[in-house]
Amino acid sequence: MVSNRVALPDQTATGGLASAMRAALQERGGVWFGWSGKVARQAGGEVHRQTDGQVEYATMDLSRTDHDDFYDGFANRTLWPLLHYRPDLVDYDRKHLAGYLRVNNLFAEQLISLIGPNDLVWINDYHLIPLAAMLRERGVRNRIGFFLHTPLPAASLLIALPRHLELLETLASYDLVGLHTPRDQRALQEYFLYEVGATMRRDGRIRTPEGRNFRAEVFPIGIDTAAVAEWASHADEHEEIHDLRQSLEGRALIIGVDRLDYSKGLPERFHAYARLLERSPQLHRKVSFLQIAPTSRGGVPEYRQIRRELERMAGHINGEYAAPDWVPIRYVNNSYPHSLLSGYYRSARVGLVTPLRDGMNLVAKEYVASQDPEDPGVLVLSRFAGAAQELRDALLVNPADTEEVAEALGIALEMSLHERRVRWRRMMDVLEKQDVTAWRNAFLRRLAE
Ligand SMILES: O=P(O)(O)OC[C@H]1O[C@H](O[C@H]2O[C@H](CO)[C@@H](O)[C@H](O)[C@H]2O)[C@H](O)[C@@H](O)[C@@H]1O
Ligand SMILES: O=c1ccn([C@@H]2O[C@H](COP(=O)(O)OP(=O)(O)O)[C@@H](O)[C@H]2O)c(=O)[nH]1
Repeated sequence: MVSNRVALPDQTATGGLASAMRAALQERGGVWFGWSGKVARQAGGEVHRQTDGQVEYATMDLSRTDHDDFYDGFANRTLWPLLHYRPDLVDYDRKHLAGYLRVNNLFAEQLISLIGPNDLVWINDYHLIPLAAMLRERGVRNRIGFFLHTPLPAASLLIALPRHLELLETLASYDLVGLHTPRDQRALQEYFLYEVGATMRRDGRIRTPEGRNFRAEVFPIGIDTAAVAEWASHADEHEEIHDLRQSLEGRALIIGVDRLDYSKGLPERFHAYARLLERSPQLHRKVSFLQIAPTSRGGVPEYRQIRRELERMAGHINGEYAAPDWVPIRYVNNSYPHSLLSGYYRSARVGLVTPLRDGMNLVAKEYVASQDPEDPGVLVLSRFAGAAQELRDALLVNPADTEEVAEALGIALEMSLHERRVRWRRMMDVLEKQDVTAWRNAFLRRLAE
């Protein structure tokens, strides 16, 4: 398994990819290779190894220049905004593209010694698109799969990527490309048909003009549903959960949990909550909104900017509505382990998950899996999260439509116990069936075929 982000055994896995990989690898075992999360003083590339249960971790530091050009640069200032439908934020610095290719080459060099003759190689996410092509150049003949954890926009937007053809056609070096939703799959097929000049074969594979064949299929990622439900059922044992519940004094809690990222729609969410307070004075002092938003990608200016904006907004809304004994928004930048988060989710009457675009969004799934079956809360979910394709019994909203989100919050807070139970059961059925183990098995089975 290869990904830029690796959650080492003693780390909180903030970010869906790391949470899911950890769950997917724990049971089956394997080698997990990627960035250590550290920036080395000297040139990067030194590999550190450690073992935990059946998982062997092999991680590599990056030099300052590599980190800045590859991670902060091309991955998170060029690819990330484009993949999240923000061409206005795309950075065109050629130095960043060179750094991206340089670090992918470094990954290829280090990875090669870890690959055994019969291994399946599973590479993850937009940081590492050209990695299979670089491994193939070095003679690797193993099955190699790729999973894209973000959305994939239509070809008409993808062509805004600098040197898009050169980069995206390397996807054909994989045997299997996995995506979260049928919409992403269609976008990939369309790009290959119209930009690369590929054809669709009868067996569903895409054939490039050079004669390479590969599959692009849908595998919606899941969570470890049983583990999340189990942690949540022990919520009472944590002092922190007890403290939160006591501090609510009977008020209904609305919860949001997101990396501090402009794709998560946080300013829009704060506006919608303010609109709810404006149009429903009867809710004043009866409701509290907890937004957990750990800082993310702090080296990228757009992320620092969103942090400033939210601090201002939280201050403004609290200034307008707070009373001596009531704070409408609790805004927290810390991150919390899953065992605790599931207790926070269970304490909340409403889970508010409103990204402007999101590959999947595991928080939406974790919120549902954490609920008390006897008295479950309601999920308000953006139509633009991959999770909306499966969680049809959430209250689905357009996150940019302030009025619609405020209205959904009002409906969620008043929903009858009967309706909450019916909706929750249907969503839980999906999460139990399509959990992270099913996702991993389906992808690996297909890759091995
Ligand atoms: O590694 P970071 O830069 O700290 O960012 C965290 C991760 O963010 C993105 O996660 C995506 O993967 C999730 C699991 O499939 C999905 O639910 C979510 O919608 C995506 O945003 C990113 O794609 C990962 O590479 C990052 O590790
Ligand atoms: O304080 C926190 C905040 C988030 N997360 C985890 O980070 C992941 C976020 O994944 P998601 O797919 O929702 O979005 P991403 O951050 O990957 O874009 C989820 O598993 C969360 O439980 C966490 O462990 N601690």
